Amino acid sequence: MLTRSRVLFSFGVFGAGTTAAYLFLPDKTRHAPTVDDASLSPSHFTRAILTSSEPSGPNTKLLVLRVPGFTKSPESTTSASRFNPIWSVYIKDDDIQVERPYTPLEGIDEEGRMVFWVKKYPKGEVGRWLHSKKVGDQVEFRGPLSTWAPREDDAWDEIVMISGGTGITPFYQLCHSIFSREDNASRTKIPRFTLLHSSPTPSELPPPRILGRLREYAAAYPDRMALHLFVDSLEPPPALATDLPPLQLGRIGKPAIQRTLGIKTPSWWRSFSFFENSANTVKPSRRILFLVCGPEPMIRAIAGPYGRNFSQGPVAGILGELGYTSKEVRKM
Ligand SMILES: Cc1cc2nc3c(=O)[nH]c(=O)nc-3n(C[C@H](O)[C@H](O)[C@H](O)COP(=O)(O)OP(=O)(O)OC[C@H]3O[C@@H](n4cnc5c(N)ncnc54)[C@H](O)[C@@H]3O)c2cc1C
Repeated sequence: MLTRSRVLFSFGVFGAGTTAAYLFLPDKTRHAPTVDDASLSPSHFTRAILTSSEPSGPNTKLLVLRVPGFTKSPESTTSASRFNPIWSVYIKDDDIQVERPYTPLEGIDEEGRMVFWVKKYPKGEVGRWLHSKKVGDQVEFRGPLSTWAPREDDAWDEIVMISGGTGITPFYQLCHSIFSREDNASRTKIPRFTLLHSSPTPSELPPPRILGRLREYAAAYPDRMALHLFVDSLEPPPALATDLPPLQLGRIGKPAIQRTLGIKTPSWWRSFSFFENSANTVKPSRRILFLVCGPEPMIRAIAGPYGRNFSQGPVAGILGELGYTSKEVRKM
């Protein structure tokens, strides 16, 4: 029988990079037990029920898991200059005992509900398994685990989030946790948030549940949040095209990043000179943190490849060319 219990948000013990390291390091939590109550912890699996499963594009679904008997503890207050960490949970494919991290879009609500936007890859294990689950089926997960957390001494003027595909999910969670509550959104010390998101085609863009709300936040707080959407191609349009947001055609390349940030580009003759890779941009004086999340080729093009065992590695790619360093860039 399920007993009522409180969620334990033990982010403190999970430092940056834990998720990536977890995938490679042997860890007894891989064999974490499943508990018979509704408590949440990274070190045990909790049972949830799939209460909704809706297609949201060619290979994606919006899934809702609910933890029966869940009781939410009061949210811990964050200081005026900080905001909540981004977090994820590991979902276990029971058939082959494999787990992967997924991001609850809006955290967990009072009823124990978590909403996920999950992509299915043709040969992917857990994504395909999750898509095959029926409403009423049981799904085990463990967490929360910190995906990224601001440091106590962080003082960024702007956080630029760059995502591809379902890589938008951690950024949606972050924006939602700030802009869905006016008391949070109107705090004076939070940085400005800029989200650059790309999907291959309009039909693969995040569903209205995600994009609609992000657009609302950007409209309500234009000096605090900006949203820029990119597609590789305008075809095919979404099956349920209603209110398509403004789209930029092409990938999130250097010109797009420079334009978005108001970074000045060189006069034409300088771009042919030996200044090519050093002084051909004027870095804005404001302190900018870049968070990049998406398919590996996109991370590589924008921020350079991961290091060994998915460590951060040096900053290369477009952000490296623009002069940003590992203190200013986080590959997620
Ligand atoms: C912190 C964190 C949060 C995440 N949150 C979400 C989320 O909310 N929603 C979501 O859908 N995913 C999310 N992911 C990705 C997810 O954990 C899995 O990596 C993804 O679902 C693929 O797992 P799989 O078992 O289906 O495929 P796998 O069995 O791991 O992979 C099979 C095949 O798919 C390819 N593949 C796997 N991942 C990708 C990719 N990202 N791009 C292109 N090809 C790929 C592989 O190259 C391989 O050929 C998150 C990842 C992290 C680290």
